[in-house]
Amino acid sequence: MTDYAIEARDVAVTYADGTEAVRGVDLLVERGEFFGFLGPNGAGKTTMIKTLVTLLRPTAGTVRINGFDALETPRSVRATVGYMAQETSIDPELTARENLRYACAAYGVPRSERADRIDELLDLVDLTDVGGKEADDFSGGMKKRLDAATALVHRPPLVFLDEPTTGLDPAARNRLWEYFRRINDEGTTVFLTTQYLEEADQLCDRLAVIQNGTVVADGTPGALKRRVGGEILDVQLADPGKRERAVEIARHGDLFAVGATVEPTDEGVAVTARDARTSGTDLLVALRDDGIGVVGFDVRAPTLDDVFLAVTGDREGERTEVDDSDGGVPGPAESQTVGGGGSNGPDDQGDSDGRDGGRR
Ligand SMILES: Nc1ncnc2c1ncn2[C@@H]1O[C@H](COP(=O)(O)OP(=O)(O)OP(=O)(O)O)[C@@H](O)[C@H]1O
Repeated sequence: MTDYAIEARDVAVTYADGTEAVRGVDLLVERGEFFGFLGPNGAGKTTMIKTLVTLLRPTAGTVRINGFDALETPRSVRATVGYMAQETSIDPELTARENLRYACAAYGVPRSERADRIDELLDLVDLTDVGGKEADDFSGGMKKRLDAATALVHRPPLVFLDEPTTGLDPAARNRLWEYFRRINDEGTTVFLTTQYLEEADQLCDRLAVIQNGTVVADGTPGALKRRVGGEILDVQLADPGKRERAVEIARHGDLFAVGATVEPTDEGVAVTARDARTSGTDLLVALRDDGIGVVGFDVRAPTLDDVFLAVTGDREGERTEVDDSDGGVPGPAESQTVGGGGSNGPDDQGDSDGRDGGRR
């Protein structure tokens, strides 16, 4: 038996209209891992998930899930995965308990086990007290928790969560993170797509970044952040109008180590460099000597935002390297999310090959 929960090799998915949504993706996810799949809107995340759960057939490549070949034994794959889609699958007119009962029936959970399973899942997502209430009365966060629970009724060893926290407030999001951690702690492999980089940072053992259908980076959050190549110095200018001059000084003043990158920000200038901390004061002095006022500065470790900008090349036009670089990357991002938020909820076109198991 393979050690991998997900073993996807050279997977390509081209839609009927010719859109090449996924192009040659390799993914190896070990059993028990919490794996994150990041990318901007339209990068191919949902297409990849749908391929992994056998809702779409790959145009090329091979997919094995929990040791089962997705093309040859799709039913076995479906029996061993849970899928929380972007669109809710719960029926608002049913109670939480009824929704879970429906899901148990759809997934073929033996009748004798259903009551216990439902109690267990309501407890897992803290909905026991409201199990008899209609889902329509639930908050967005409670609905998502119920959604997550319905994906788990058949105790799948692997669960796919497609942007499970999009649109939730931070408190509700935090709460869901707790449940996802709990699920993973109990041994379930989790494959999560998200637009929230902090979410990936908090939860994932390992992640991959996809852009235009291709994986452009993968590794642990720590390793990806180290790839950014140093720390980031943010300098806020008294007059942001002088930022072009400040950028020029930072770039050409011979202040930072080889590989440093400099970019303008809304408030001034940001430098990513191995010696951002030690050489930062040289920049402040150089700016003062040039008559440029500084109202604040800050040296910080890279975040996944920085990684994301680096590997997807966002803000490409604003990025300039000081010198030949071994992994120089752009500086800080203001944004907490990848892409513009919201979901595109692509249609299940392609080959919905007669999935058993009801609504998922
Ligand atoms: N049914 C479809 N037919 C044709 N093209 C599609 C279809 N579904 C998605 N696409 C296209 O495939 C590409 C990848 O879409 P996908 O939904 O997989 O991206 P995503 O990373 O999940 O985006 P988001 O974060 O917005 O959900 C996009 O260009 C999208 O427009």
